[in-house]
Amino acid sequence: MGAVRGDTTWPMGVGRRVLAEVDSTNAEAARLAPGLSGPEWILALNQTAARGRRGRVWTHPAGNFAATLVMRPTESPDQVALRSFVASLALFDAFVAATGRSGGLSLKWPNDVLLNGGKLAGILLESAGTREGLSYFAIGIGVNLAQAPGRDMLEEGALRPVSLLSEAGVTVTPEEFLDLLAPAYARYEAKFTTYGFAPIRREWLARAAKLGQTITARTSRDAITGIFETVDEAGNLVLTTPQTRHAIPAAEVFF
Ligand SMILES: O=C(O)CCCC[C@@H]1SC[C@@H]2NC(=O)N[C@@H]21
Repeated sequence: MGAVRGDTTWPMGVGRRVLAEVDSTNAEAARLAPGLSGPEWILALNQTAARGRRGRVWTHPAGNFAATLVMRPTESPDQVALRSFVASLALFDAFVAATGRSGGLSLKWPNDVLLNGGKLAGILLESAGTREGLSYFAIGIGVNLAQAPGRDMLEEGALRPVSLLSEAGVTVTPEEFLDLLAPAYARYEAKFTTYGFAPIRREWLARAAKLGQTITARTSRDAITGIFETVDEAGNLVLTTPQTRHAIPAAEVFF
């Protein structure tokens, strides 16, 4: 890693497990969850069956970052899910610490991190439980540190994948990146548990890609093209069209 380093103090009470290989760190999180006494980061140097959002395959070339933060939160599932914004902000800070600059970085709703307009990192949230409470919650994070996967598997209209190395010229190992990300996550987690979603939402919006511009949200039912107004207090994407204001809980966004 270059000369710039952020806070690498490992957060108290948080576990750290490094695996040479696993099928998927999210799958491992589900297996480990019942025996956990506190939150834990699971980092894998290789994954043989990594998964992406919406049932897609996630490719994991050598040198890229793949980790899952697994926890057993007690809040309502809706509240727990807002941690995807917490994780996005932590990723943003970890990239700033690794590269020494924030220029070119932005956050794409719901939880991608972009660098120079390309996709640098993605987040996959998984959980088990009921509406009353979750038995576990997993935040799976994939970062193209060293290599951007090929474009052959990409959905039409998807952003081009980019890597930290190609765009910023910075070499960071997965272990070094985890040591930046875990403290950053802990800082935002403390803010979230102390002050709620409001400051997280504000900080996320300050880094949002395409805010105030026209975007398209593709849901399981239809596609809505409108002005990206904001993200509301529940984490919904708010789009306005000449007819309506849409608050969208889940969608794929296209620019
Ligand atoms: O589709 C996306 O953008 C989300 C990708 C998430 C990939 C990460 S890699 C670590 C963790 N384990 C998995 O199987 N998936 C997530």
